[in-house]
Amino acid sequence: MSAILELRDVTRRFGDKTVLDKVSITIAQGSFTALLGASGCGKSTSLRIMAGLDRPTSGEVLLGGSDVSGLSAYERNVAMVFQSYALYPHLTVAQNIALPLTMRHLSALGRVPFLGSLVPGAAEARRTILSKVGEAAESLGLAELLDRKPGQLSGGQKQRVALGRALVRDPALYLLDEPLSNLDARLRIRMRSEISALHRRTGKAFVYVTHDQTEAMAMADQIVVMIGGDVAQAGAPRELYELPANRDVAAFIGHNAINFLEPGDGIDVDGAIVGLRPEDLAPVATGALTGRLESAEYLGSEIVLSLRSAKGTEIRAIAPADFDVPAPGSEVRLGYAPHKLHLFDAATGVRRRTTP
Ligand SMILES: Nc1ncnc2c1ncn2[C@@H]1O[C@H](COP(=O)(O)OP(=O)(O)OP(=O)(O)O)[C@@H](O)[C@H]1O
Repeated sequence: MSAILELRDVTRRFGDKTVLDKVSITIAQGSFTALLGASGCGKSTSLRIMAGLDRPTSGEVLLGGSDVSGLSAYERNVAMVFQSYALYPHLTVAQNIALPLTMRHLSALGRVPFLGSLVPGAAEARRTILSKVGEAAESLGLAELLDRKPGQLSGGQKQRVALGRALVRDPALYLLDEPLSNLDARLRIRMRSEISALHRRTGKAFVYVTHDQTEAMAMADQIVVMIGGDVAQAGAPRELYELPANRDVAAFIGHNAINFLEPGDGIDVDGAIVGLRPEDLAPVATGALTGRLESAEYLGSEIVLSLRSAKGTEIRAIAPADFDVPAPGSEVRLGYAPHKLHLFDAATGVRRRTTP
């Protein structure tokens, strides 16, 4: 599939601080890419450079195959949605959604309420705008709220208005910067599926910045993991989970934090650091790995066990909900399938090709 957007060797420095170091990212037409990483790793800077709100110190930005490094945000056919919604409090929902269209279609004179009706073509442009705003509002469930001001809306409704404003522009690319982080957990999950549905409906490429790996796993077909201004790995969610390129990516991806076992912890393979996910480790009477139980968290569907190896490393394992939890301090045997081991070089943290 061809690329709608490419960052090629993009470096961004602020003074002597290098925030992005030769970052290359390819966004395929119609894809959903999550830029995932801890705070300060350069996700927002990458997105702002894609949008044209910031410029690279060096490197290229290609949109639809042409170099847009010299084009402003306004000249690029992309729409950006911010965490803060960026709505105008004195405008209604309808006016907020219509804003990019009124800016584009009507001349300064045409935007003046009374004189506007005297400007040729303004009435027709207004009708087009109204119909596009109506369609966007309908598809986002905002039709009943068009006359309200942002102050009279919930967080989820405000974020929908911000999405509506992106939608009416019919951009080639949607850029979303942590759009759900101001919402409570339940609403976030609902909005997550609404954004996925919007992505399917528009068929356009979405780039979505988040520090929440669950969000990235749930929505994206490509995840770009960024660490310290570098792309640590880019790939499908399953690829990142099953074949993390290094220790840092392994630690970042997955609902339960992965265990890292050192030589002497009970699984020794050529001096490598062994990564083993808690969900791949369970109590088994004949298990090869042992640990002393420190605590157990009953979660209804499963029990998360925290244990400690003889060497002192913390090991987390998942037991079935009906597991008979022994007293703290007891020795528990843990079993795993050998193909679930991830081997990382002890010095560099890079994944080793072969597993035992
Ligand atoms: N205008 C600026 N001047 C100086 N430093 C900046 C500027 N903008 C960003 N930075 C620095 O660049 C680094 C990356 O910032 P960026 O906002 O891209 O990170 P992020 O991964 O999006 O983080 P977060 O999740 O916290 O938003 C940070 O250390 C930040 O302090």
